[in-house]
Amino acid sequence: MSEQTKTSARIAGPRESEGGTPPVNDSAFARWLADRAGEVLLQVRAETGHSDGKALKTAGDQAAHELLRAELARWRPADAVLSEEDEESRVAWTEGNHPDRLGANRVWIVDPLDGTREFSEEGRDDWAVHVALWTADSSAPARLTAGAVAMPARHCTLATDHAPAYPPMPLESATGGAIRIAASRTRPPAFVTALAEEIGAELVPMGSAGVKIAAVINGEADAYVHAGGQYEWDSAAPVAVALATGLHASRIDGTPLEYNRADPKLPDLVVCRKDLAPRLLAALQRHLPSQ
Ligand SMILES: Nc1ncnc2c1ncn2[C@@H]1O[C@H](COP(=O)(O)O)[C@@H](OP(=O)(O)O)[C@H]1O
Ligand SMILES: [Mg+2]
Repeated sequence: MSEQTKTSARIAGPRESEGGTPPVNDSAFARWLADRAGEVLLQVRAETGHSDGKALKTAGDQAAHELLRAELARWRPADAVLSEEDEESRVAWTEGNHPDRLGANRVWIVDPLDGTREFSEEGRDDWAVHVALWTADSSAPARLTAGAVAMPARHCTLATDHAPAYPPMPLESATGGAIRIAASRTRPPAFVTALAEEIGAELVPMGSAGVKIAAVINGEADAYVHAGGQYEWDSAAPVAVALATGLHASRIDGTPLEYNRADPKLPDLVVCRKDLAPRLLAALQRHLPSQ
């Protein structure tokens, strides 16, 4: 197992949590935080069991959310947070509604449990914790500056503190076989089957946006294509790692992915190796859902 794929147990063990001091560096902090929430989720899964899937989803969402909220308030008190589980931060900007994050320079965009459905299904390991940092300052355009995707059931965390190496071409596509496109198990975009047929690709269904982007980063898939609905927290952390790795990440029409927007909806994206991007974007252009 390579250095970047180990969990950060070496940085902070589960029992260090109460009094341990997390790393000062934001990327290392993101990894530390995602791993802490991952430990909590493994514990919830073990203690709650799978007999009531809905109860397990709720318990997991809540426990991971509580941990992220408390640790961000403790260690990054001046920063704003956009979280799937924090209704106040999620609301879109409206006349009477101005979430703190919209005036902030540093915003943590977190998904306490991505792939909630898979978390509740016994034996599945395709679920993740996402922790990303978005920053805006006068020296550079607003962007994702740190990110961590913990995949606790795989004992694997990818983060920007040790950005993974640029992925190799999967053996299948490197030897002239089909391109592998990771897509949602339960809500794949309507056009993705036709797109795959057109470019001779094979669809690889799996849960969690973070896990699918990790599959591209690890060279297990050539691309991840999604459309039809998603939010900033579903992609911010894995996109931060993918970009740090040198991969292509954009909306399916090729425009940049933008975060900490007034409306946190970010309904589509494509992540792939740079060599594949022109071909995939050209094919996507022919399949774009009508606006
Ligand atoms: N059409 C859609 N509308 C809203 N969210 C969607 C969506 N399709 C996928 N997502 C969200 O994107 C994440 C990955 O989905 P999938 O596993 O199907 O690929 C999940 O996040 P959560 O598990 O955090 O809710 C899921 O809810
Ligand atoms: Mg999610």
